This record gives sequence, structure tokens and C-alpha cells, in this order.
Amino acid sequence: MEHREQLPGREALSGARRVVIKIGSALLTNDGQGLDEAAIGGWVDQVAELHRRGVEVVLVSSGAVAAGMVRLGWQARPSAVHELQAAAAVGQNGLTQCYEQHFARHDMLTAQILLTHDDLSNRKRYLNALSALRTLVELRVVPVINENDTVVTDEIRFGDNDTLGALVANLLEADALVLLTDQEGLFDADPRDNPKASLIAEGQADDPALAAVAGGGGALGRGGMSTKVRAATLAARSGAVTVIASGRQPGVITRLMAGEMLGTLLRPHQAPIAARKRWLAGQLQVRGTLTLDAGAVNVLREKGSSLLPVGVRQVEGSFKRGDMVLCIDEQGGRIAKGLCNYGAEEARRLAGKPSHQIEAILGFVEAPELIHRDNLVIV
Ligand SMILES: Nc1ncnc2c1ncn2[C@@H]1O[C@H](COP(=O)(O)OP(=O)(O)O)[C@@H](O)[C@H]1O
Ligand SMILES: N[C@@H](CCC(=O)OP(=O)(O)O)C(=O)O
Repeated sequence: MEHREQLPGREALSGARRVVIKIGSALLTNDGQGLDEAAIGGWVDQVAELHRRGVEVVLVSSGAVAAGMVRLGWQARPSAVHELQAAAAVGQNGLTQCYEQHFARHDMLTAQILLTHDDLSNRKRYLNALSALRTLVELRVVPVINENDTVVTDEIRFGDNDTLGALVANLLEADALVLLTDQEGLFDADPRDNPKASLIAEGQADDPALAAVAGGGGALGRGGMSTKVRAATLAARSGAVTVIASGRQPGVITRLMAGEMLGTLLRPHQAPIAARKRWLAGQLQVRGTLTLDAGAVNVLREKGSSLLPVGVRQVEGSFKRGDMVLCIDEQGGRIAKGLCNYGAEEARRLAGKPSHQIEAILGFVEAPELIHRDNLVIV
């Protein structure tokens, strides 16, 4: 189908510049027998290899509760929230230490990031999370993300790390989300119950037939296949492909990233740029207006640049950091929409000024640009 040819497929993996890799509990803890340090070392070696080739990798790692259970000598996953929280706190330590040691073999730094749902749904915190993560990635540090299980309540829970992985892929506009699990991929029935089940090599993320065959998970984690298929539909919103594959396949990450036919590939139904633009454009209400000079209009339109304060002539409206603002030219024509890194009062003080003066003017710097190009859509 011609339509499908324009959409990302396996080649999105081999051409990926930024990828989010999520590793599930069953793999990390060797089916509940403590952290599988050798396996973690193997994935880290592959991530380091990608890193050397210039691919940016963000890890989402489960396993805190499962590792904590083993350390505490508990046989079964507790159901009481306070016990889960305690297990996560104990286990997260071991998890971080393990990643850090393995990445150190490659002279690479890692950073532990523990998130709650609020961190990505509240606009201000979303921008904070985004700029911290982006900075880490630019510093060539590998962020290792998990849900902050020790402080979450049901209201602020992502629920499972497949969803968290997808939201991180949206946040960073990753090209691909790789979900490593204990099965070869998505089968047409749960292979635990049906040994004749066969692997689905490829599908469209939002195909309801896939959601229908995806069941629940094992005793250690929270997700299952249903959350992985749902994660693929979330990741597709910013145009990322998702692949579900077995973390036990030797060299799984590097082979997938070389375009090898492994696991289940779930394609987005729209191309990345269109998806990202629709997502941003449809996201938020406009709270203010920035009038740009001709130079700024030109670089936004022609070069896809970020908007710097120096190109802004006037600021109207009352908006907070993270709010959507409209950018217009001096004749009032609509140019772009985007999430502003500064509130209206601050933006007024910065208008027309070079970025190196931001600290002197405000006493702090959120970012050198008023609107980062990742958070900007031309209208
Ligand atoms: N259609 C399916 N295809 C493959 N696995 C399935 C399917 N439905 C349910 N599952 C189960 O999902 C499990 C993987 O999910 P989960 O235990 O949450 O792993 P992880 O910890 O990696 O997230 C598999 O072990 C498998 O038994
Ligand atoms: N945040 C939890 C993992 C939750 C989760 O989604 O687990 P899994 O289904 O194994 O990916 C932990 O670290 O134990």
C-alpha cells in the first residue's frame, strides 16, 4: 500500500537517532532470583555500542520491587502498598548500583530518574523533566528511569513501565521504543496457556485485533502484553515505532537496531512529524502572544530554529512557564505556536535581549531560548 510506505517500519530502527529501551522485571530479576547482573551487563554492553555509534539511548528499567523482594527474602509480591513501597526502595538501590557499575566499564555515566505521573502531566513539571532529560542526553549520560514507586499513590501512578516508556518516548520524540520482555514478542495467544501460539512479526499499533490477543503479565511486574500494545499506541502519537522482543536473545538490542527481523514491530499509523505536530498543536490552549521581528520569523520558518528572546518585540497576555503561546509577525500574521520556557512577566523583561543576559536580568536561567524548537509548531 502506498500509504504505508511513507510510515516508519523496521528501517526506523536502523536509522534511529534516539531510542527508549524498557526492560521488564521478569528479565531483570532472572524470574525472581535476584538481579541478573550478567544479563544487565549484556544489555549495557549493547547500549554502550549504540552510544559509540552516536545513538542516544534512554533506559526505562523495572525491577525495583522484584529486586527488593529478593533482598528482603519475600517469596511473593506483596499486595499492601506500604510493603510494595518498601520493597521498591530497597530494590531501586541495587538496580542503580548495578547499572552504574556496568556502564562504568565503558567509561559511561548514568543518571537515576524516578518519575510520577504528575511529572509528565503538569505542564511546568513536564518542561522541567524534558529539559533535565534533554540535558543529560546531550551530555552523553544514559538516564535510567523508573516510576517513583516509594512515593506514588494510585492517583499519581503511571501503573506500569510500558506506559512510562511510551510517555518518555513522546517526551523526547524518540524514533523507537524497544520493550524487552521474557517472550519473543506478541503472540496470537498467550504462550503460557497456548504452546501453539505463533509470533506476530508486524502490525499497526492501533489495530484492535492486536489488543484483543494481548493478555496480562507474570507475577513479578505489573504490565503484561496488553500494556505493551497500549504503550505502542501512545508512542505512535509522536511517531515512534515500538518493538516488543525477548531480552534473552543474544545481542537483541544491536540486532534490532541493525534492522533484523526480531520480535513484534508495531508501526505508528501516522508519520513522525505529522504526529508530533498534531500532538503539540492539539495539546493546549493559547495563553499569550509574542510578536516576533522579521529575523526571528525567518529563522523559525526557514531553519526550524528555537525562538530566542532577542527576536521578540512584544509580549501580551498572562501566561506561566510551560503555557502555549502564539507567535505572530509585526503585521499580526500567525507564525507558530509553542510552549514558553518563561512566564509572561519574565518574557516581557527578556524581549529583545540576547540570551547571555538572561541571568543578569532575571537572576536565573531556565533555558537560553524562549521556546525550544522541539516545543514549537509552525502554523
Ligand atoms: N499474546 C501474548 N503474547 C505474548 N505474551 C503474552 C501474551 N498475552 C500475555 N502474555 C504474557 O505477557 C508476559 C510479559 O509481560 P510481563 O510479565 O508484564 O513482562 P515484563 O516484566 O517484561 O513487562 C509474558 O510472559 C506472557 O506470558
Ligand atoms: N516500577 C516497578 C515496575 C513496574 C512494571 O511495570 O513492571 P514490568 O511489568 O515488569 O515492566 C518496579 O520497578 O518494580
